[in-house]
Amino acid sequence: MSDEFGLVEPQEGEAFGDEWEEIDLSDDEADRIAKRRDRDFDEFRIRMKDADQFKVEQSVFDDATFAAIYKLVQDGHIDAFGGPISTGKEANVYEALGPDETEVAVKIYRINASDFRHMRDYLEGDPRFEGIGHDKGQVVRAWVRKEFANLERAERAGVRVPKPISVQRNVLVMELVGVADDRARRLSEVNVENPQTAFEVVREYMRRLHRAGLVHGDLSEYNLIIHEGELVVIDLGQAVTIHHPNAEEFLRRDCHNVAKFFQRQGADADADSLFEFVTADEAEEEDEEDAE
Ligand SMILES: Nc1ncnc2c1ncn2[C@@H]1O[C@H](COP(=O)(O)OP(=O)(O)OP(=O)(O)O)[C@@H](O)[C@H]1O
Repeated sequence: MSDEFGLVEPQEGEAFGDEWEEIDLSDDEADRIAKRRDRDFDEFRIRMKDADQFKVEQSVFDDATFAAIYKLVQDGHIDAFGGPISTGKEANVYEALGPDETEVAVKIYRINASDFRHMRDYLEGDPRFEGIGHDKGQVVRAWVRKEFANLERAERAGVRVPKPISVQRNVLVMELVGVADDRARRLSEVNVENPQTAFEVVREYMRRLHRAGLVHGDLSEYNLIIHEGELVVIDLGQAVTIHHPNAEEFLRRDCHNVAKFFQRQGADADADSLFEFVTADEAEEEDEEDAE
């Protein structure tokens, strides 16, 4: 592993040790907040449930989710909610105001809507999640913490991702890419002006991610967003470590999807060479550079 991008050796259990206990609201604590007939919490929950952007969702967010949002507000990570950016199958993403008027994105997983078996396939075989139980809520919460840990690791590796800010249970707060009025678009929604350069950037990010011990696992034009010429990799919930038994298969699929998209845009991209590039041994690559 090189220090070039400040990469870290993937370590078993990394970012999933005791420190998580401190930042993640425990079941007991969430229950206490939700059950406690605390006037402040009740008012907060009613206010949230009455807010326009939550009206449609009010049946799907349980009290524990409101308790998690409440904790994020108390901890100063969220000041006010804006509208939804995306309402997906498993999670909704909202824009919100963070401290000092900064805009943040809040991704809320709906525990009941989550495809829990699909999540387990990705969690099983990841050394960070050994011993994860079968409890649905526990699996979804582990998934969200994994997304947060993956964002942190990707960021340290020099991959442009939304900066992770905080996580509580099924709620993840991160940097909002773009601004509320001028939101980042998915690559699938725009005309890529310089596809070859964009492909080379994505290729480099895939390599850095791999060298940091991660495979995205769902990379395509739908999980790459662009804002003011900057490409950002999103949706790292399913990203697995390279130790995962299906890591190679996931990486080959990512290479196939990315190469196919950029080929259509006119770039010189090919899935097999992309795979070679991403997995190239660093020492060999340095030797080649020295020989040139
Ligand atoms: N940090 C962010 N900044 C700006 N926009 C974001 C951010 N995160 C997500 N989005 C927007 O929300 C959409 C959904 O985000 P994401 O892919 O993480 O959620 P998802 O529930 O897995 O979505 P899907 O089910 O569509 O795959 C993205 O396509 C993007 O448009």
